[in-house]
Amino acid sequence: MSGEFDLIARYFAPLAAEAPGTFGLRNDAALLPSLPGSSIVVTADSLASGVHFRPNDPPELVAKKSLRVNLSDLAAMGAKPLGYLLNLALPKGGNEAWVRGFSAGLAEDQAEFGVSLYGGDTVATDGPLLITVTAFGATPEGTALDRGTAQAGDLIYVSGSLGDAALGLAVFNALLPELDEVAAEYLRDRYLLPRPRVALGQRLLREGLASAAMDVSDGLVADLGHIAKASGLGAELRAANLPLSAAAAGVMELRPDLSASILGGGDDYELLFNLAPERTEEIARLALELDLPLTCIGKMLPGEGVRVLAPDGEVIEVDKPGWNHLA
Ligand SMILES: Nc1ncnc2c1ncn2[C@@H]1O[C@H](COP(=O)(O)OP(=O)(O)OP(=O)(O)O)[C@@H](O)[C@H]1O
Ligand SMILES: Cc1ncc(C[n+]2csc(CCOP(=O)(O)O)c2C)c(N)n1
Ligand SMILES: [Mg+2]
Ligand SMILES: [Mg+2]
Ligand SMILES: [Mg+2]
Repeated sequence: MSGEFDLIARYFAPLAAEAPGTFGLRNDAALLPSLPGSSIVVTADSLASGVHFRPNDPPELVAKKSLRVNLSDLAAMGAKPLGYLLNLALPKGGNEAWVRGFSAGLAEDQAEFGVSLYGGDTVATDGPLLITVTAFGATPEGTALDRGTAQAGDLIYVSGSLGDAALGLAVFNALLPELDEVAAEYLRDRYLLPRPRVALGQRLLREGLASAAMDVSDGLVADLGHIAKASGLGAELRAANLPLSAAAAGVMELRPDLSASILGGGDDYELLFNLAPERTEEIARLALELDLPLTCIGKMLPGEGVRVLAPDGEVIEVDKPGWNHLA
């Protein structure tokens, strides 16, 4: 295993090479670009081995997930990604091949999303591997999507499909042995590699389409609860309208007992947003343009809390609305 500074020079400095202001990671800190007319948006998320990813997941994919969950938060604010900081707490003793794979994954996603590494920190501990990414992006000055500005009567929309990642983890945990291999592979991939909806978030902000927005990381019902609470409203979800991939729909046929994975499984990294009813045609056009399903799943109402309704109008009790680290 290389020492701390060789590790930085070998694997991380190349990821900072193209960003002006990083000085090739030789200085104590980096200069952020100054963008007249823009606000800088900043967000951080930590991923712990065994909590957010499986200890033997490929390091390239752990790297991409670490970056992408942060890009999803930038998307939720309507920001264009610019760069990120990387803090690593590596297990003592080290595994250089893991770091090599991790940095290779970051290099691929830097090209994919147009971001650069700006710096970070590396420590070694007796604890499990912990990765913290702090990402920053830009919005038109003073603007951002907000969880707290939904209006009563607004529709609730979600991008993509729900529950795939949670079902992918169930596949890894051998809870779905009866599933065909094509569906199992699709779901595992959705667990390993989130698709942050970066273009959608920016369009929602710039076109003033969403009255409120966030990304779904903990679970649909819990996260919609955050929009409802922040906006001083209640929310009603139509379970039959929730967008499912073909693979997830297949699982629901086989195992309806796993419907909690759709409602509160989390790890979706889709955008959840509100829309004034008169703007549905614009959203339909945007979905076509972005080649991304945007589905109406319910509406915001006066009151509080989230209710999930079955097709017959019955209220579905939700035992686990989402992930909560401290519950
Ligand atoms: N330890 C902390 N110190 C300061 N602010 C925090 C801390 N933990 C969370 N926050 C802030 O609280 C808000 C909610 O955090 P939360 O982590 O739930 O959001 P998220 O990143 O969108 O969700 P997730 O972690 O599931 O991806 C964010 O504005 C975040 O910056
Ligand atoms: C091995 C393993 N077990 C469980 C899960 C599920 N999970 C963990 S944290 C989280 C919420 C988002 O995290 P945070 O709120 O910290 O950003 C979810 C849905 C997983 N991804 N991997
Ligand atoms: Mg967070
Ligand atoms: Mg997050
Ligand atoms: Mg978020």
